[in-house]
Formats: sequence, structure tokens, C-alpha cells
Amino acid sequence: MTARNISRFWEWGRKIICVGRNYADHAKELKNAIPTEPILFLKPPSAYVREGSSILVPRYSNNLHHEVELGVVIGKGGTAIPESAAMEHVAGYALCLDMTARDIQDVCKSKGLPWTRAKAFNTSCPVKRLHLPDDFLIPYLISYISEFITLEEGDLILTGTPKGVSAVQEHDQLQAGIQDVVTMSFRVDRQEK
Ligand SMILES: O=C(O)/C=C/C(=O)CC(=O)C(=O)O
Ligand SMILES: [Mg+2]
Repeated sequence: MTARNISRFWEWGRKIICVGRNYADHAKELKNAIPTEPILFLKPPSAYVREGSSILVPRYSNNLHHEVELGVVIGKGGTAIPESAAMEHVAGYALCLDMTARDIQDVCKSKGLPWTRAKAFNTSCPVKRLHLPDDFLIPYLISYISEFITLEEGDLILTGTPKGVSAVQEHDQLQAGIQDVVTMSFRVDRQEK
């Protein structure tokens, strides 16, 4: 565990690495094939938003979805981390939303383009720190990712959404949580012209 206080890890400006189609039930709900290894994409630090600020619907989207995900906060950096040592690199956990402009993602997919405009826009990663026991299936993802992306202290890994994604609207108040553990709440506004 890191000696640094990670309760405000989003203020360090580190990268966010997201795993896609990690759960078969979500792949099925969007009628996607189940991948044989993790699909990865990135969000920039400008994607972070925390309670008290709004999630902004991008001007160019009319179908913004929420995805509720477990986030893993990296406490010690490394490259090519073996699974056996992976948990030594975890500083803690976060409840996260992977906000997704689904209409834009569909266009990107149909054209074979990256998902950046659909997934990496400002406020696309609402977060709240979360306290959990260290008994999740995290080592494989840390080891897989760190083979080709050096992990740094303060990085956040989003581990993928289970099924149950749906659209959100301007003026909605979103509540996300894990029963009896943590909840968070965000208002949704539209990005100004
Ligand atoms: O392939 C799709 O249509 C959608 C994939 C995702 O949005 C991947 C995720 O972000 C996820 O599984 O959490
Ligand atoms: Mg996701």
C-alpha cells in the first residue's frame, strides 16, 4: 500500500485505463461478441468529476448512457507486473461511472474508429472513493495492462460494466452504488453551446 493519501487521487491528474466487454452479460445486452482478451481504452484526467459537480451531456450526443464500474486505484507504479505481485500495486478502490455517448460509439464502431469522442469527453468519469476488502479478480487485469502501459501512482483502472446500462437525460439526478457500502449522486446537465 502507498503511504500517499489517495482519497483525492483524481486531483493528481493521472490517466484512466478502462476495460471493455469484461462481463459477458454486458457484451450480450449490446449484442457484441465476447472478447478473448480485455479490450482497453483510455480516458484523460479531464474526464474526472466528483459529487457536487454535474455530468455534462456532450453537445454532439443524444443518447448518453451510464455504466457503473468498480475502479482500482494504483498506489505503486510498474511495468510488466506479474499477477503474483499485482495486489502490491493497489492502493484502493473507487465507485465509477463510465459515461458513454452510445450514439457516437455506434458511429465509431461502424467506421472502425476509436471510441475517444464517445468515452473520453469532459466529465465522462464520475468517481467516489470506496473501501473494499482486497479479494477481487484484479491481478490478471493489472498484469495484462502493465505489459504495454506503464502504471503510475494515482492511475485508475475501470474494470468494465456488468449488464444494466441505460440512457440518462438532461436534468436527471443519477444515484449509483453498492448496497450497504457506498452511494454517489450526480446531476446531469447539457454541455453549453
Ligand atoms: O462494444 C460495445 O458496443 C460497447 C462496449 C463498451 O462500452 C465497453 C465498456 O465500456 C464496458 O464493457 O464497460
Ligand atoms: Mg465501461
